[in-house]
Amino acid sequence: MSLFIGLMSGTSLDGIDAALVDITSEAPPRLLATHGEPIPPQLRDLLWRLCHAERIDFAELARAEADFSRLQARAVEALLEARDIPATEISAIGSHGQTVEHAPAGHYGGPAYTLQLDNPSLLAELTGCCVVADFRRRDLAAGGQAAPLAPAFHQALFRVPDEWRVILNLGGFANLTLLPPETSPHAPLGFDTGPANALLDAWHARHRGGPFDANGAWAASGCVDEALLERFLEEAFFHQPPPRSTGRELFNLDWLEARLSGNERPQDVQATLAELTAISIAMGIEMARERLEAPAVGRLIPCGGGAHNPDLLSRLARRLPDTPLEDSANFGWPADWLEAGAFAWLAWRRLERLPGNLPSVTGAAGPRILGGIYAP
Ligand SMILES: Nc1ncnc2c1ncn2[C@@H]1O[C@H](COP(=O)(O)OP(=O)(O)OP(=O)(O)O)[C@@H](O)[C@H]1O
Ligand SMILES: CC(=O)N[C@H]1[C@@H]2OC[C@@H](O2)[C@@H](O)[C@@H]1O[C@H](C)C(=O)O
Repeated sequence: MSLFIGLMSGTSLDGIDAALVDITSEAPPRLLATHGEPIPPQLRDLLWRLCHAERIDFAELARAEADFSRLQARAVEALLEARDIPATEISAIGSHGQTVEHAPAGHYGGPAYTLQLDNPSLLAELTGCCVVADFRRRDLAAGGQAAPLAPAFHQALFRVPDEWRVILNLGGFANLTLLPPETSPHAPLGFDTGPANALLDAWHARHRGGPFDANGAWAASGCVDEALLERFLEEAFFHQPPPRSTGRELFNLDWLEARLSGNERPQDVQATLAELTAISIAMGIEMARERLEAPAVGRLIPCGGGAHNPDLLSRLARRLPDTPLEDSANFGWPADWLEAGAFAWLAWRRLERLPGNLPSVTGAAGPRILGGIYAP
């Protein structure tokens, strides 16, 4: 057995996901244990502020980074304690860090950058484990988008000899991976399709409070506003060919409000946002299939928090009537743990000196070994 821990906290800022994974070159990665460490409200507010700050106070930045790393260490501790595993048995922790800004095309003509708040030195010190971190910037340096990175892991887990598959992450933003069968000469294609829970959560918080629209019940109570949907879909991002990735820098409440007439009922806006998520995913799948000249998709495997939203899934099923949906748990990977698993796997790739990116996905000049190593 060769044990790795993956740590991911996504754009929803809800918590740190920790996954203990057995990884060798002989078999697909096996999920052994999981732990979710909620981000306390104070830290969440601070991170949220940093994500939207026009000016950064370095002391505040350092505090956020240290608090975040301490919370990561607590997640690791809880995971190891539950399984009674000493830290010395962990080959490495893969730490994604907290994305505070993602601008792969630069802002206002400035240089391209992607910024993950992280203190891998402190995490190594606190846990006594080897830490691998800073996964995205090497891909960016090689001309790539630095995201999404999960498609290479999806390939390791889900690629089969005889079926075209789509793996769909429904996080704050949605990203898909189109996996050709092993017999195909094509490399996988993957990209962000647009907003998923980020706008649903924000609009729900504004009108109803609370972290999210449980089971999409509020969205289901509204009607899709076709004129508004059309205005949403005018956004150039939805029509941009891959490689492409996105985030809150584009899709935020300001973006939404700029498209409202002011006469909409709030629940209809929520329904329309959910429909936008479904339609932009369906458009993305069509775009990917055209590119790879793929036949019908044999199976779509949803993951991420949105996989728990029945309203979103039924909208997706209506937009993709010929594509069967299958629960990722049937493959040993429940929907909430794939992203953390991806960073455990990327840490393993780093130690093995194997590339972690897929140039066919990110658009980088070539395969690159991702991340830096912080010794225990
Ligand atoms: N039962 C549910 N009903 C509706 N939505 C849900 C449910 N459970 C989770 N979610 C949604 O999932 C979100 C969290 O998803 P997830 O943890 O995958 O996001 P993330 O990893 O932060 O995002 P990203 O992948 O973009 O970085 C919540 O904010 C919520 O919108
Ligand atoms: C820059 C960044 O943190 N991007 C995230 C985000 O969340 C979903 C989508 O946007 C994806 O591009 C990515 O995360 C996953 C783990 C990825 O890189 O595959």
